[in-house]
Amino acid sequence: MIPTFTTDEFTATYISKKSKKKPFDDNVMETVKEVIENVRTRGEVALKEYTEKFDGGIPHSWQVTEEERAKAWQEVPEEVIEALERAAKNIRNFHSKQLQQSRMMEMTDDIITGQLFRPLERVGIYVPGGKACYPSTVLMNAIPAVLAGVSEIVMATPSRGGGAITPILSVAADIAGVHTIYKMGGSQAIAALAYGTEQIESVDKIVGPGNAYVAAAKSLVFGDVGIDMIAGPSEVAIIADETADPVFIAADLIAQAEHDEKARAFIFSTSEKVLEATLAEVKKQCAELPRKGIAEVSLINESAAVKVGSIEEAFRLSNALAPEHLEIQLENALTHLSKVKNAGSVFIGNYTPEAVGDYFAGPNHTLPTSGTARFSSGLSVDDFIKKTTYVYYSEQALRNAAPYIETLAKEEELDGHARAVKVRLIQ
Ligand SMILES: NC(=O)c1ccc[n+]([C@@H]2O[C@H](COP(=O)([O-])OP(=O)(O)OC[C@H]3O[C@@H](n4cnc5c(N)ncnc54)[C@H](O)[C@@H]3O)[C@@H](O)[C@H]2O)c1
Ligand SMILES: N[C@H](CO)Cc1c[nH]c[nH+]1
Ligand SMILES: [Zn+2]
Repeated sequence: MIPTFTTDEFTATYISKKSKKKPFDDNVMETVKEVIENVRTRGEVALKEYTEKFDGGIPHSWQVTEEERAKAWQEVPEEVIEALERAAKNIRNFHSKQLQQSRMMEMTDDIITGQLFRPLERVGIYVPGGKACYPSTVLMNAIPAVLAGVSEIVMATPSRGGGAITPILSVAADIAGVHTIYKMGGSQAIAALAYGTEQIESVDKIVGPGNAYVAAAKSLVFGDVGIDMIAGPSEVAIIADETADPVFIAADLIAQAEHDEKARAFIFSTSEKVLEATLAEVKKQCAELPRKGIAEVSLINESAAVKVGSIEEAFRLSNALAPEHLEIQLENALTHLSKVKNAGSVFIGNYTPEAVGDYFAGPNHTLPTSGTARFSSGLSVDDFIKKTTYVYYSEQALRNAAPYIETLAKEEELDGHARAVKVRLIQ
């Protein structure tokens, strides 16, 4: 089911610049441009029109009420609440270590420089709700924002036909610390969060994954608000040697493939035997899955099995690919961690499936996709913090610095800059 590729074929198909796909096509962009412009200029009326058109009904009120949020707790089984709370504890613990204090870089009698760390004021979290329901995404996106000290965290998720949202999303929002939940989805929700409507106050930054419409909308509102990233389809790459278990590898490839028809699952192995057994195992395990339709499309069209000559070659391919998730299923797996240059998150050893990170271990599951791990990182507390620098110079410090500043200002032909120093030092 998964096609086999030589390393050259893999490079040409998935790594070369020419092979890069946009996360959305031109038709999606056209639709989304119109949605954004209409919601921006016509507010509430346009938000309602598009919600009716794309989600099949308008909710009675955008905001999930306190009563609805309380009722959701009665509807979610206790073991689900316990799993959410345990996951939240690990996510909180991991992200709390990312917090930094405002700091001074230099402090003498004459000069002080430093950085103020300040939380964003209003953040919007998008939680997908089209094909599936992701309470784990609520935790992953909201918990770092809460830890950063964001004053107002709102969440948007579509409700089918204008009805109630899935109760587990509401419970996850309570556990994570989300203040307000709006029943709205797709590009119209992103526009409403970015520009506000009569009933929805705009936010400073929008984070969270979504389908192509959501990704396109985030790319268009960027600049007017901050965004975390433009997420493409999910990916996993697995590096395996002869000590890896094909049953585990197959399960992990399928786990990623079941997200989306466009999800990508790659296996790079030094062992022909492991590769063959993995491919056979994928076929077998896929047949048992409820979401096998989605997984099969992704495994056939978007995935690859590659025989590599050495572990070094596997890491060269993986670093060039910069996968969202990388699994290292090698003997003494931990010792290979230093070979990783580009990857969103790494899962080490045969007993660390990506699913551990998706739900539970603590690191964030909102990660850079489509090779963007070459230059960006997964969601963290930093995404919700602004860093403002500050400077204090005494008169004497300015006197000492003046010749250098004036020289540089002259080179840039900015006499006003030079004068701003000079006028202070006339006497
Ligand atoms: N990277 C991650 O951390 C992560 C986590 C969870 C989900 N995901 C991804 O998020 C995506 C979720 O997608 P989804 O569709 O299930 O939910 P979604 O909420 O992102 O999208 C559903 C919305 O899309 C809009 N829409 C649908 N068809 C449209 C059309 N023809 N024109 C305009 N708007 C339209 C509707 O308003 C609908 O509410 C998946 O690709 C999934 O893999 C990623
Ligand atoms: N694997 C997804 C990110 O690529 C995250 C997720 C949510 N639920 C399950 N998995
Ligand atoms: Zn997943």
